[in-house]
Amino acid sequence: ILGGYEARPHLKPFMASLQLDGQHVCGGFLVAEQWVLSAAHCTEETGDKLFQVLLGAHSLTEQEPHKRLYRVRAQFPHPGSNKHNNKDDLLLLQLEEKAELNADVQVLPFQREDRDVAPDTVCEVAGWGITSHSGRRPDRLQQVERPVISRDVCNHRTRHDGTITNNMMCTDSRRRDTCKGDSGGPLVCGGVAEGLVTAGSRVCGNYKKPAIYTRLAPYAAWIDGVMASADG
Ligand SMILES: NCc1cccc(Nc2n[nH]c3ncnc(Nc4cccc(O)c4)c23)c1
Repeated sequence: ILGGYEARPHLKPFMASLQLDGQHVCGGFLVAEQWVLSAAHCTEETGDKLFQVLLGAHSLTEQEPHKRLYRVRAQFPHPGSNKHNNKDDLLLLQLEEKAELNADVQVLPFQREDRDVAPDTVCEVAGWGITSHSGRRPDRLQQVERPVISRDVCNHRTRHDGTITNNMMCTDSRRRDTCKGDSGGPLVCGGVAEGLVTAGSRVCGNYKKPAIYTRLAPYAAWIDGVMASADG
């Protein structure tokens, strides 16, 4: 997160850190007791290695009462996701067991009504992604508030030039923005997850490249279907 600030500890109990060999790679959030939702692009550099999922954390390193690292039973990237574009950039992770819910570990509901969030709505995005262009990695969860911008503005030829589909949404990226390591985290508007951070052009903090999110409402059936099929 560029231009943000440290979150109030454990006030975002849905936040997940997707880790490889103890290293934060991507964000995500608890969408059900045994399921975390993140971005398919997060598996690009991991091959077929499985993530571990850290829940209940504020600091990535310090001991905290409800912090716990969960093994992943299976990872389900959306079948339409691919490394050449931002389409269908979703990844469902089934935890080895149901997460133990408590004050610091809670499920976050996601938007199921397929209607655009109004432009200028101020939403929140949090993550352990880099906090400077030089790549500084925070130990503690950061957050920033960002206004939604319309798809038409985001699709202008000087911005994302028509690549933003109805399944995506954008927020202003002037200075305050998402960045490397924030992918997969939720964009929360009025207490509901409306989108998932996707890297898009990978540019951070430049108003000419607004932040892009995969909208969640269009994928409600896929999310429910995978969870139902794998839960058995
Ligand atoms: N703001 C959109 C957004 C959301 C999520 C991730 C991203 N960026 C990135 N995703 N993956 C990346 N691998 C390498 N570099 C990256 N961006 C980067 C790194 C240092 C300085 C800087 O100005 C930008 C990214 C960008």
